[in-house]
Amino acid sequence: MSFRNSSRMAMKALRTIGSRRLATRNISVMSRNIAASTTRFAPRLTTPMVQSRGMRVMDFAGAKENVWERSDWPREKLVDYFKNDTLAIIGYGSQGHGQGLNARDQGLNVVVGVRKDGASWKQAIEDGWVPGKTLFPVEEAISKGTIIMNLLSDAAQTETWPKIAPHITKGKTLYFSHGFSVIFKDQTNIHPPKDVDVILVAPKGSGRTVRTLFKEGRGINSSFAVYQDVTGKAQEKAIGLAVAVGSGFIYQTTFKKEVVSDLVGERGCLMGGINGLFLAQYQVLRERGHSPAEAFNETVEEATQSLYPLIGKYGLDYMFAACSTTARRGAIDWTSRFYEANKKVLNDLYDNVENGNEAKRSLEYNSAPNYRELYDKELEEIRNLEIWKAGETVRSLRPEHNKH
Ligand SMILES: NC(=O)C1=CN([C@@H]2O[C@H](COP(=O)(O)OP(=O)(O)OC[C@H]3O[C@@H](n4cnc5c(N)ncnc54)[C@H](OP(=O)(O)O)[C@@H]3O)[C@@H](O)[C@H]2O)C=CC1
Ligand SMILES: CC(=O)[C@](C)(O)C(=O)O
Ligand SMILES: [Mg+2]
Ligand SMILES: [Mg+2]
Repeated sequence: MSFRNSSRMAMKALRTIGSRRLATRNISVMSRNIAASTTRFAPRLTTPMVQSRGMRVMDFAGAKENVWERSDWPREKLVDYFKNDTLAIIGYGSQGHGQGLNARDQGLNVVVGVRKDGASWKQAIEDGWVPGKTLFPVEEAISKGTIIMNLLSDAAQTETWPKIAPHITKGKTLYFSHGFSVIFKDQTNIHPPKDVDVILVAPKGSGRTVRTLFKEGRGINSSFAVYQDVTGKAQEKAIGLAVAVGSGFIYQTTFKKEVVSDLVGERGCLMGGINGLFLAQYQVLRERGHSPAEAFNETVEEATQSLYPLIGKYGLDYMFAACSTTARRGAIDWTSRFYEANKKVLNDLYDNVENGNEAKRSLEYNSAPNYRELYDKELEEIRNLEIWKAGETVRSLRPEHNKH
């Protein structure tokens, strides 16, 4: 396939997005970079268009969006702003752990509420939360808190709501890290009281990363949204809380947009899609006679250890430019085939998220009393797949494993 043909195919695919201007620019960037050397890709700083205290208006590829940053909330300001508040972190999974420890480390009053003697209760004690002082059963923690941060699993939020709701009294703030419970209220039955602020701060990453980035002195990107503003302070509070729990840059959204994009993202590129693509490629290589080590290296190891971090640092064009002309030629040519195949699946996925089917499935599955064991079984099956067994051996050869 000639470059001209492949460019035409990619252009056609991109045009279906509905932006001819964007497509033209993307393709011309692609072709320019084929000739470019990697030295051209020094990090570039985009200067904010408007610099006001607390908020910047940034130009994201032609769209203006507001961004808030943690440097506007130094620790003294945070502590002062929340001096009369107690943050009640309800649930201590991945997010409860990351957000709770970060807020505690920044000097805020934080208590944790989880069911007594469960896995989370034990984990919280290990992390230094003290029963009777900073660790309580759910309802007790809520009664002590002024800002109720509902970080139970989405299914558990539904299940526990009848018991939790009466404690969310006038003057308190109801906080989520997902738009799920409120947007799918026909299924969750979660109707927040009318006299409290209802806000969302959703870190765009795992709770584990929320913690590690904070400890590195950086911060995770988060979204915030206001669903109900009774005090007139809901937005300011949400941004302050986003910083308190470890966010670096904070983007504005709505509950609906957050939950839909989040459910699509995790089922698509972030988790489900990449799992499917890895498996499919590994399987084809194996069926065509390649060894497990070769198939794994060419599918996962090179992706995570070499090429994807380059995308993370400077963008896809940088990664392409850092690879051979042979690789670039083929990658650009094959993009449109993958694009077309995946776009269909992603549209189907979006429909199923938007119409509530995915929420229904998640609520049903995760309400089972043995949800943890069911997942353990599925994760065990994944761990035992040949691809990931081969991966274990590949990773065991890394130098850090040989240090004594
Ligand atoms: N995981 C992540 O990184 C991200 C999560 N989010 C959102 O943050 C929220 C929390 O998610 P996450 O941290 O993953 O937590 P999980 O989904 O892993 O939920 C774990 C918590 O829910 C509790 N729980 C489960 N079932 C029940 C029940 N029936 N009654 C009482 N407690 C129960 C568990 O307690 P026990 O140990 O006692 O079972 C545990 O404390 C969700 O809204 C999620 O969508 C947002 C961004 C990223
Ligand atoms: C980590 C995150 O943001 C996810 C993938 O959306 C989630 O865990 O729900
Ligand atoms: Mg997410
Ligand atoms: Mg999610």
